[in-house]
Amino acid sequence: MTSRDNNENGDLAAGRALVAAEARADESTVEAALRPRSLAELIGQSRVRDQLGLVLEAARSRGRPPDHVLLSGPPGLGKTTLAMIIATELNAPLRVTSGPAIQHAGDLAAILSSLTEGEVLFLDEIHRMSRPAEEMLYMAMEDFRVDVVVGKGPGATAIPLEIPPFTLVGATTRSGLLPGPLRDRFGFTAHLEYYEVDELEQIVLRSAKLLDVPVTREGAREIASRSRGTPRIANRLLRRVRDYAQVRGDGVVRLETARAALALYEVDEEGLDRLDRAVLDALCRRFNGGPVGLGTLAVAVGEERETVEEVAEPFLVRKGFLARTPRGRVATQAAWRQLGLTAPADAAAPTEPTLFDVEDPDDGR
Ligand SMILES: Nc1ncnc2c1ncn2[C@@H]1O[C@H](COP(=O)(O)OP(=O)(O)OP(=O)(O)O)[C@@H](O)[C@H]1O
Repeated sequence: MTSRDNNENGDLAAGRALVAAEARADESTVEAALRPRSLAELIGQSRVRDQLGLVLEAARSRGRPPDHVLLSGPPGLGKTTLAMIIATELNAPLRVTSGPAIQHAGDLAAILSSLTEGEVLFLDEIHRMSRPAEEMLYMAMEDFRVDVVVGKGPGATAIPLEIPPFTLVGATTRSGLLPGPLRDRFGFTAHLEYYEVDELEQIVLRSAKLLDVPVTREGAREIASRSRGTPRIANRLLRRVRDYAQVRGDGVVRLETARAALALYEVDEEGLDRLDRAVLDALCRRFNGGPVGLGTLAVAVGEERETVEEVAEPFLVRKGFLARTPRGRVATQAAWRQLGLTAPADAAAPTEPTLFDVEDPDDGR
């Protein structure tokens, strides 16, 4: 048997396992099963792949853990996937936690002190960690040591605790919110970019094969072009179009099936979904194009401000529909056109994307 046969048999077995898993599992299990498991399997992000590949290979040849890695970028572009790949490529165990789960320095001390040598610690949403935990993390990252404070008041003492060398992989959708000292302690920072349609098409074809869904190239491309540059969305849309194809079609994901299904799920040709359109609609119709503060905009669409800021906005900015200015969010001429409305004469021209670090005038934090 050739290695190719082996691969194909492996793919088939994985596909069957996945279909069975999907029958009983929720979407997150399926999503996890669709993750690429090695840098070679990863589609797109070629610059990050090359740079990270070098960092990992050098560390392997030295027999030492690599520098700490910071991954930033909008949700669903593959930060968790990359953290898992880093551990796999290093043949190291992976520990997963997140910023909101670490509210006290003691929570972090407990995790750090139980790490084994070379372990990869994935800290998702690192920007949401508490300040005392963050300060403890500085020392752990640099000196592989933390001071655990025992007792309170004048009698409190700091007990130094050695930590085995480990690699921190931090992930954030908001790298601008990380304090400088924390950012500086990462030896390698990768900013994940939105994916091109060609890359998403490959991702859809790969996922369809794993899910055992028959799909034509045109069908895959249609899904890819409406996926907001985001693999997680591409995989989700594929599953919805697959449902439609099964119930109302012949089971094959074709161009026409994809178009009909995505119309049903209210995903337009630009990939804008209901939330995106609600944001643009509020901005244009209720606030006459802005500027309007993020908090006010979030209330107007009935969503958390983080959801608007981290999920809808980056894509709208990238598409040139929304501009983030120091006075607030502004609809561009393209946004008015997208809604079929006439733009006022002073509507903003699309600007260079400024995804992060823009002050918000009604920011209550
Ligand atoms: N480069 C890629 N090639 C193929 N599939 C990918 C790629 N990147 C991500 N995916 C798929 O997209 C899904 C989401 O990826 P992942 O969970 O890693 O994103 P994330 O950036 O960590 O998102 P979040 O920040 O919201 O947790 C995964 O199921 C994975 O299958």
